[in-house]
Amino acid sequence: MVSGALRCGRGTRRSCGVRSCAVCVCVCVCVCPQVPELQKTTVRIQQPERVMGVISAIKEQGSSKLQVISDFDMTLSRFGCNGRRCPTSHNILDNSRVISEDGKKKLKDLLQHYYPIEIDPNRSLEEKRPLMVEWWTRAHELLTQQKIQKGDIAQIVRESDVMLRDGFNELFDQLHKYNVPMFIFSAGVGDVLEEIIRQANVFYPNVNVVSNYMDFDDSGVLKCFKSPLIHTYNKNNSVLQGTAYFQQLSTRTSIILLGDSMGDLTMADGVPSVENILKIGFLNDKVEERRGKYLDAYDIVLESDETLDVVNGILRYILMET
Ligand SMILES: Nc1ccn([C@@H]2O[C@H](COP(=O)(O)O)[C@@H](O)[C@H]2O)c(=O)n1
Ligand SMILES: [Mg+2]
Repeated sequence: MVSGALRCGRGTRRSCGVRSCAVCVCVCVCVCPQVPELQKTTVRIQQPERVMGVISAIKEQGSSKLQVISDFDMTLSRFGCNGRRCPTSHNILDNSRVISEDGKKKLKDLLQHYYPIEIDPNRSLEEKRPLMVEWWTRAHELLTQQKIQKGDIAQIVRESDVMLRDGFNELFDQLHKYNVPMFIFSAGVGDVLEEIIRQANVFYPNVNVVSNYMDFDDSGVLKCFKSPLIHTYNKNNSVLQGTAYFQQLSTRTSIILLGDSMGDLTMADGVPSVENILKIGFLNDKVEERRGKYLDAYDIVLESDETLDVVNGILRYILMET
Protein backbone atom coordinates (compact mmCIF):
# COMPACT_ATOMS: atom_id res chain seq x y z
CA MET A 1 0.00 0.00 0.00
CA VAL A 2 2.74 2.41 0.92
CA SER A 3 4.78 1.51 -2.13
CA GLY A 4 4.77 3.87 -5.08
CA ALA A 5 6.24 7.27 -5.68
CA LEU A 6 6.15 10.46 -3.70
CA ARG A 7 5.26 13.58 -5.59
CA CYS A 8 6.35 16.85 -4.12
CA GLY A 9 4.36 20.03 -4.51
CA ARG A 10 6.74 21.25 -7.22
CA GLY A 11 6.64 18.07 -9.25
CA THR A 12 9.91 16.38 -8.15
CA ARG A 13 9.60 12.64 -7.73
CA ARG A 14 11.17 10.58 -4.96
CA SER A 15 10.88 6.92 -3.93
CA CYS A 16 8.42 6.15 -1.18
CA GLY A 17 9.84 6.36 2.30
CA VAL A 18 11.06 9.91 1.78
CA ARG A 19 9.01 12.22 3.96
CA SER A 20 9.85 15.48 2.31
CA CYS A 21 11.73 16.48 -0.77
CA ALA A 22 15.37 17.23 0.02
CA VAL A 23 15.93 19.32 -3.09
CA CYS A 24 13.10 21.78 -2.72
CA VAL A 25 11.77 21.71 0.85
CA CYS A 26 8.11 21.14 0.26
CA VAL A 27 5.36 18.74 1.08
CA CYS A 28 5.14 15.43 -0.73
CA VAL A 29 2.15 13.49 -1.90
CA CYS A 30 2.24 9.74 -1.77
CA VAL A 31 0.78 8.24 -4.85
CA CYS A 32 -1.31 5.31 -3.77
CA PRO A 33 -2.06 3.19 -6.82
CA GLN A 34 -5.36 2.04 -5.30
CA VAL A 35 -6.56 5.66 -4.94
CA PRO A 36 -5.45 7.40 -8.15
CA GLU A 37 -7.36 10.55 -7.13
CA LEU A 38 -4.55 11.25 -4.63
CA GLN A 39 -2.42 12.21 -7.64
CA LYS A 40 -4.54 15.27 -8.33
CA THR A 41 -2.56 18.50 -8.29
CA THR A 42 -4.92 19.88 -5.64
CA VAL A 43 -3.78 17.28 -3.08
CA ARG A 44 -1.25 18.08 -0.34
CA ILE A 45 -0.21 15.59 2.33
CA GLN A 46 2.38 16.19 5.01
CA GLN A 47 2.67 12.60 6.24
CA PRO A 48 1.87 10.28 3.34
CA GLU A 49 2.85 7.08 5.14
CA ARG A 50 0.51 7.88 8.02
CA VAL A 51 -2.31 8.62 5.61
CA MET A 52 -1.79 5.36 3.77
CA GLY A 53 -1.69 3.51 7.10
CA VAL A 54 -4.98 5.06 8.26
CA ILE A 55 -6.72 4.33 4.95
CA SER A 56 -5.55 0.68 5.13
CA ALA A 57 -6.68 0.35 8.75
CA ILE A 58 -10.13 1.80 7.94
CA LYS A 59 -10.47 -0.63 5.02
CA GLU A 60 -9.46 -3.54 7.25
CA GLN A 61 -12.07 -2.62 9.88
CA GLY A 62 -14.79 -2.63 7.23
CA SER A 63 -17.91 -0.58 6.53
CA SER A 64 -19.70 -1.68 9.72
CA LYS A 65 -17.13 0.27 11.77
CA LEU A 66 -17.11 3.37 9.57
CA GLN A 67 -18.87 6.72 9.89
CA VAL A 68 -18.39 9.99 8.01
CA ILE A 69 -18.56 13.23 9.98
CA SER A 70 -18.81 16.24 7.70
CA ASP A 71 -19.16 19.97 7.84
CA PHE A 72 -21.68 21.39 5.35
CA ASP A 73 -20.96 24.92 4.08
CA MET A 74 -17.93 25.11 1.79
CA THR A 75 -17.23 21.39 2.43
CA LEU A 76 -20.21 19.56 0.93
CA SER A 77 -21.28 22.76 -0.80
CA ARG A 78 -19.02 24.57 -3.25
CA PHE A 79 -16.91 27.62 -2.42
CA GLY A 80 -16.80 29.01 -5.94
CA CYS A 81 -19.57 29.11 -8.56
CA ASN A 82 -18.65 30.40 -12.02
CA GLY A 83 -15.98 32.77 -10.75
CA ARG A 84 -18.09 34.04 -7.84
CA ARG A 85 -18.48 32.97 -4.23
CA CYS A 86 -21.17 30.37 -3.66
CA PRO A 87 -23.54 31.22 -0.84
CA THR A 88 -23.41 29.55 2.57
CA SER A 89 -26.70 28.39 4.12
CA HIS A 90 -26.76 31.73 5.98
CA ASN A 91 -26.04 33.71 2.78
CA ILE A 92 -28.91 31.96 1.00
CA LEU A 93 -31.30 33.63 3.44
CA ASP A 94 -29.31 36.91 3.59
CA ASN A 95 -29.51 37.36 -0.20
CA SER A 96 -33.10 36.20 -0.63
CA ARG A 97 -36.15 38.21 -1.65
CA VAL A 98 -37.68 37.89 1.84
CA ILE A 99 -34.99 40.13 3.40
CA SER A 100 -35.45 43.92 3.24
CA GLU A 101 -32.75 46.06 1.57
CA ASP A 102 -31.78 47.45 4.97
CA GLY A 103 -31.59 43.92 6.43
CA LYS A 104 -29.42 42.78 3.48
CA LYS A 105 -27.00 45.65 4.02
CA LYS A 106 -26.66 44.98 7.74
CA LEU A 107 -26.10 41.24 7.17
CA LYS A 108 -23.49 42.01 4.50
CA ASP A 109 -21.71 44.42 6.84
CA LEU A 110 -21.54 41.70 9.48
CA LEU A 111 -20.10 39.24 6.94
CA GLN A 112 -17.48 41.73 5.80
CA HIS A 113 -16.45 42.46 9.36
CA TYR A 114 -16.44 38.97 10.90
CA TYR A 115 -15.50 36.59 8.03
CA PRO A 116 -11.89 37.88 7.83
CA ILE A 117 -11.64 37.28 11.60
CA GLU A 118 -13.07 33.76 11.23
CA ILE A 119 -10.38 32.71 8.74
CA ASP A 120 -7.45 34.75 10.13
CA PRO A 121 -4.56 32.30 10.73
CA ASN A 122 -2.83 34.77 13.07
CA ARG A 123 -5.60 35.00 15.68
CA SER A 124 -6.05 32.34 18.36
CA LEU A 125 -9.25 30.31 18.75
CA GLU A 126 -9.68 31.88 22.23
CA GLU A 127 -9.70 35.31 20.61
CA LYS A 128 -12.07 34.25 17.83
CA ARG A 129 -14.69 32.39 19.88
CA PRO A 130 -16.48 35.37 21.53
CA LEU A 131 -16.39 37.25 18.22
CA MET A 132 -18.06 34.34 16.43
CA VAL A 133 -20.78 34.23 19.11
CA GLU A 134 -21.25 37.97 18.48
CA TRP A 135 -21.52 37.44 14.68
CA TRP A 136 -24.00 34.55 14.84
CA THR A 137 -26.11 36.27 17.55
CA ARG A 138 -26.35 39.53 15.61
CA ALA A 139 -27.08 37.75 12.32
CA HIS A 140 -29.78 35.56 13.87
CA GLU A 141 -31.38 38.64 15.45
CA LEU A 142 -31.46 40.40 12.08
CA LEU A 143 -32.93 37.34 10.36
CA THR A 144 -35.57 37.02 13.08
CA GLN A 145 -36.64 40.65 12.51
CA GLN A 146 -37.44 39.76 8.89
CA LYS A 147 -40.44 37.56 9.78
CA ILE A 148 -39.26 34.73 7.52
CA GLN A 149 -41.97 32.16 6.80
CA LYS A 150 -41.24 28.44 7.15
CA GLY A 151 -43.20 27.84 3.93
CA ASP A 152 -40.80 30.08 1.97
CA ILE A 153 -37.60 28.15 2.71
CA ALA A 154 -37.92 25.61 -0.13
CA GLN A 155 -38.47 28.34 -2.74
CA ILE A 156 -35.64 30.48 -1.31
CA VAL A 157 -33.27 27.51 -1.73
CA ARG A 158 -34.56 26.84 -5.26
CA GLU A 159 -33.92 30.47 -6.23
CA SER A 160 -30.39 30.55 -4.73
CA ASP A 161 -27.01 29.98 -6.41
CA VAL A 162 -26.01 27.20 -4.00
CA MET A 163 -24.24 24.19 -5.50
CA LEU A 164 -23.07 20.98 -3.90
CA ARG A 165 -19.52 19.90 -4.80
CA ASP A 166 -19.09 17.85 -7.95
CA GLY A 167 -19.37 14.18 -7.03
CA PHE A 168 -21.91 14.69 -4.22
CA ASN A 169 -24.22 12.07 -5.74
CA GLU A 170 -21.57 9.39 -5.61
CA LEU A 171 -20.62 10.31 -2.03
CA PHE A 172 -24.16 10.13 -0.66
CA ASP A 173 -25.04 7.08 -2.80
CA GLN A 174 -21.98 5.08 -1.71
CA LEU A 175 -22.57 5.79 1.98
CA HIS A 176 -26.26 4.92 1.63
CA LYS A 177 -25.52 1.70 -0.26
CA TYR A 178 -23.10 0.47 2.41
CA ASN A 179 -25.18 1.73 5.39
CA VAL A 180 -22.42 4.06 6.53
CA PRO A 181 -23.80 6.85 8.75
CA MET A 182 -23.18 10.38 7.50
CA PHE A 183 -23.28 12.92 10.30
CA ILE A 184 -23.46 16.51 9.06
CA PHE A 185 -22.35 18.91 11.79
CA SER A 186 -22.90 22.49 10.67
CA ALA A 187 -22.76 25.99 12.08
CA GLY A 188 -25.00 26.98 9.19
CA VAL A 189 -28.80 27.05 9.14
CA GLY A 190 -30.17 23.52 9.53
CA ASP A 191 -33.54 24.19 7.88
CA VAL A 192 -31.78 25.57 4.79
CA LEU A 193 -29.09 22.92 4.44
CA GLU A 194 -31.60 20.10 4.94
CA GLU A 195 -33.65 21.62 2.11
CA ILE A 196 -30.55 21.72 -0.12
CA ILE A 197 -29.85 18.01 0.32
CA ARG A 198 -33.56 17.21 0.01
CA GLN A 199 -33.77 19.08 -3.32
CA ALA A 200 -30.61 17.23 -4.46
CA ASN A 201 -32.46 13.94 -3.72
CA VAL A 202 -29.74 12.63 -1.40
CA PHE A 203 -31.34 13.04 2.03
CA TYR A 204 -31.17 9.32 2.75
CA PRO A 205 -32.03 7.74 6.13
CA ASN A 206 -28.31 7.31 6.97
CA VAL A 207 -27.86 11.12 6.90
CA ASN A 208 -28.26 12.99 10.19
CA VAL A 209 -27.80 16.71 10.79
CA VAL A 210 -26.90 18.77 13.85
CA SER A 211 -27.04 22.49 13.13
CA ASN A 212 -28.73 25.79 14.02
CA TYR A 213 -32.45 25.29 13.56
CA MET A 214 -35.09 27.97 13.26
CA ASP A 215 -37.97 28.11 15.72
CA PHE A 216 -41.28 29.12 14.10
CA ASP A 217 -44.42 30.31 15.84
CA ASP A 218 -47.83 28.69 15.31
CA SER A 219 -48.44 30.70 12.16
CA GLY A 220 -45.09 29.52 10.69
CA VAL A 221 -43.16 32.79 11.18
CA LEU A 222 -39.55 32.70 12.44
CA LYS A 223 -39.50 33.75 16.10
CA CYS A 224 -35.91 32.80 17.09
CA PHE A 225 -33.16 30.22 16.56
CA LYS A 226 -33.09 27.16 18.79
CA SER A 227 -30.20 26.69 21.18
CA PRO A 228 -27.46 25.72 21.55
CA LEU A 229 -25.93 28.18 19.14
CA ILE A 230 -23.36 26.44 16.93
CA HIS A 231 -20.60 28.61 15.47
CA THR A 232 -17.37 27.74 13.69
CA TYR A 233 -15.35 27.22 16.85
CA ASN A 234 -17.65 25.26 19.17
CA LYS A 235 -18.26 22.26 16.92
CA ASN A 236 -17.48 19.71 19.61
CA ASN A 237 -18.96 17.69 22.42
CA SER A 238 -20.20 20.82 24.21
CA VAL A 239 -23.05 21.20 21.72
CA LEU A 240 -23.52 17.47 21.04
CA GLN A 241 -24.25 16.40 24.61
CA GLY A 242 -27.80 15.21 24.76
CA THR A 243 -28.12 14.47 21.05
CA ALA A 244 -29.15 10.80 21.07
CA TYR A 245 -27.85 10.30 17.56
CA PHE A 246 -24.27 11.00 18.55
CA GLN A 247 -24.32 8.36 21.30
CA GLN A 248 -25.46 5.75 18.79
CA LEU A 249 -22.26 6.22 16.84
CA SER A 250 -19.93 4.98 19.56
CA THR A 251 -19.50 1.58 17.88
CA ARG A 252 -18.31 3.26 14.66
CA THR A 253 -14.65 3.56 15.56
CA SER A 254 -13.33 4.46 12.08
CA ILE A 255 -13.99 8.05 11.07
CA ILE A 256 -13.55 10.05 7.91
CA LEU A 257 -13.85 13.72 8.88
CA LEU A 258 -14.48 16.37 6.22
CA GLY A 259 -14.13 20.08 6.90
CA ASP A 260 -13.04 23.43 5.52
CA SER A 261 -12.26 25.29 8.72
CA MET A 262 -9.81 24.82 11.58
CA GLY A 263 -12.97 24.68 13.73
CA ASP A 264 -14.12 21.51 11.97
CA LEU A 265 -11.20 19.53 13.37
CA THR A 266 -12.98 18.98 16.70
CA MET A 267 -16.22 17.63 15.21
CA ALA A 268 -15.37 14.03 16.22
CA ASP A 269 -14.16 14.87 19.71
CA GLY A 270 -17.26 13.43 21.35
CA VAL A 271 -16.94 10.00 19.76
CA PRO A 272 -15.58 7.57 22.38
CA SER A 273 -12.89 5.05 21.44
CA VAL A 274 -11.92 6.37 18.02
CA GLU A 275 -9.49 3.88 16.49
CA ASN A 276 -8.78 5.39 13.07
CA ILE A 277 -9.52 8.92 11.94
CA LEU A 278 -8.72 10.44 8.57
CA LYS A 279 -9.13 14.23 8.46
CA ILE A 280 -9.63 15.73 5.02
CA GLY A 281 -9.63 19.53 4.78
CA PHE A 282 -10.80 21.72 1.91
CA LEU A 283 -8.59 24.81 1.77
CA ASN A 284 -10.75 27.20 -0.22
CA ASP A 285 -9.70 30.72 0.62
CA LYS A 286 -6.40 32.51 1.41
CA VAL A 287 -4.62 29.34 0.37
CA GLU A 288 -1.01 30.55 0.64
CA GLU A 289 -1.47 32.17 4.07
CA ARG A 290 -3.26 29.21 5.61
CA ARG A 291 -1.48 26.26 3.94
CA GLY A 292 0.99 25.62 6.78
CA LYS A 293 -1.65 25.42 9.52
CA TYR A 294 -3.92 23.22 7.38
CA LEU A 295 -1.10 20.81 6.55
CA ASP A 296 -0.24 20.49 10.23
CA ALA A 297 -3.85 19.86 11.21
CA TYR A 298 -5.46 17.89 8.38
CA ASP A 299 -4.13 14.57 7.05
CA ILE A 300 -5.10 15.45 3.49
CA VAL A 301 -5.49 19.04 2.30
CA LEU A 302 -7.39 19.77 -0.92
CA GLU A 303 -6.47 23.17 -2.29
CA SER A 304 -9.08 25.02 -4.35
CA ASP A 305 -10.67 21.71 -5.30
CA GLU A 306 -14.40 22.07 -5.92
CA THR A 307 -14.91 18.32 -6.20
CA LEU A 308 -15.40 15.34 -3.93
CA ASP A 309 -13.15 13.23 -6.20
CA VAL A 310 -10.56 12.44 -3.54
CA VAL A 311 -13.14 11.59 -0.88
CA ASN A 312 -15.01 9.38 -3.35
CA GLY A 313 -11.78 7.69 -4.48
CA ILE A 314 -10.80 6.85 -0.91
CA LEU A 315 -14.30 5.58 -0.11
CA ARG A 316 -14.42 3.51 -3.29
CA TYR A 317 -11.20 1.80 -2.23
CA ILE A 318 -12.30 1.33 1.41
CA LEU A 319 -15.75 0.01 0.55
CA MET A 320 -14.66 -2.11 -2.41
CA GLU A 321 -15.27 -5.77 -1.69
CA THR A 322 -12.05 -7.75 -2.07
N1 LIG B 1 -24.01 34.96 9.55
C1 LIG B 1 -23.18 34.04 9.06
C2 LIG B 1 -22.49 33.18 9.90
C3 LIG B 1 -21.64 32.24 9.33
N2 LIG B 1 -21.49 32.18 8.01
C4 LIG B 1 -20.62 31.15 7.39
O1 LIG B 1 -21.25 29.90 7.58
C5 LIG B 1 -20.29 28.88 7.69
C6 LIG B 1 -20.65 27.98 8.85
O2 LIG B 1 -21.33 26.84 8.46
P1 LIG B 1 -20.60 25.39 8.37
O3 LIG B 1 -21.61 24.48 7.71
O4 LIG B 1 -19.38 25.54 7.54
O5 LIG B 1 -20.30 24.96 9.77
C7 LIG B 1 -18.95 29.54 7.91
O6 LIG B 1 -18.14 29.30 6.77
C8 LIG B 1 -19.26 31.02 8.01
O7 LIG B 1 -18.32 31.80 7.28
C9 LIG B 1 -22.20 33.02 7.19
O8 LIG B 1 -22.06 32.92 5.94
N3 LIG B 1 -23.02 33.95 7.74
MG1 LIG C 1 -17.72 25.05 6.48
